[in-house]
Amino acid sequence: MADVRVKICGLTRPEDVDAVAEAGASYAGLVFFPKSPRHVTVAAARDLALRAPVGLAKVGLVVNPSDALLDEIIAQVPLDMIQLHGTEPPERVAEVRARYGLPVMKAVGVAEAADLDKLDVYQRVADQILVDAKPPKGADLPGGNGLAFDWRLIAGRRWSRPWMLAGGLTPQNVARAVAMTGVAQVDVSSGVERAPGVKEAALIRGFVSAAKVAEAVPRL
Ligand SMILES: O=C(O)c1ccccc1NCC(=O)[C@H](O)[C@H](O)COP(=O)(O)O
Repeated sequence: MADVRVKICGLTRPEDVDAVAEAGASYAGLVFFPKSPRHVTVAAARDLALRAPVGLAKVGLVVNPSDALLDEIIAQVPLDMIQLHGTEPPERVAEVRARYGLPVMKAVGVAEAADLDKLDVYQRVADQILVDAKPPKGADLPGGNGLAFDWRLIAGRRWSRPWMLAGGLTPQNVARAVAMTGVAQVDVSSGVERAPGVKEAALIRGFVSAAKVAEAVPRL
């Protein structure tokens, strides 16, 4: 079985890109959301994306973006994927996908079984699905809150599109998350930071190696 693929989200500094590449992650996430401690300007994102080696996919994360914002990002930043992390309806996901010709990953927040219906809807229009923890009511950020949901809700569930698990993952719990859910891709942000928005290379290394070892754990 192939290694679990890892996305490290919310890179802000050149050394973060180097650490993510050296650790063997597959995706590097760049957050375009001004309220986030991980927000990067389009110019900074361009420099970070250009620094990424071949084989490290650059994912641009946006929240209910306008076409104008996406036009600017796509024109300046060499991205491999767009991550929609707001309340974009399925029609908007399809529109973004068609307009930019890039794969689109749609994030869906999960807190209870009823939230899983949305995954079935979005798998019809998105290239990938990000199964993330639903943010707490009143949270400033729609993601990147360091909170996990109950992984038993999705144990054994499969979707027709590639999917990724996120929410409160850390170097300590990622192997258990993989073993419980059978997921082949994981995404982390705050679990590899020493402060909000500041990634820690040792934690990135620890997370990626724990995720890759997890692949050997028998799936439940
Ligand atoms: O990370 C952010 O600041 C952020 C801001 C706005 C929307 C989404 C955001 N992050 C989404 C991600 O892709 C995170 O990696 C994912 O939610 C997991 O976060 P964490 O629980 O901190 O590992």
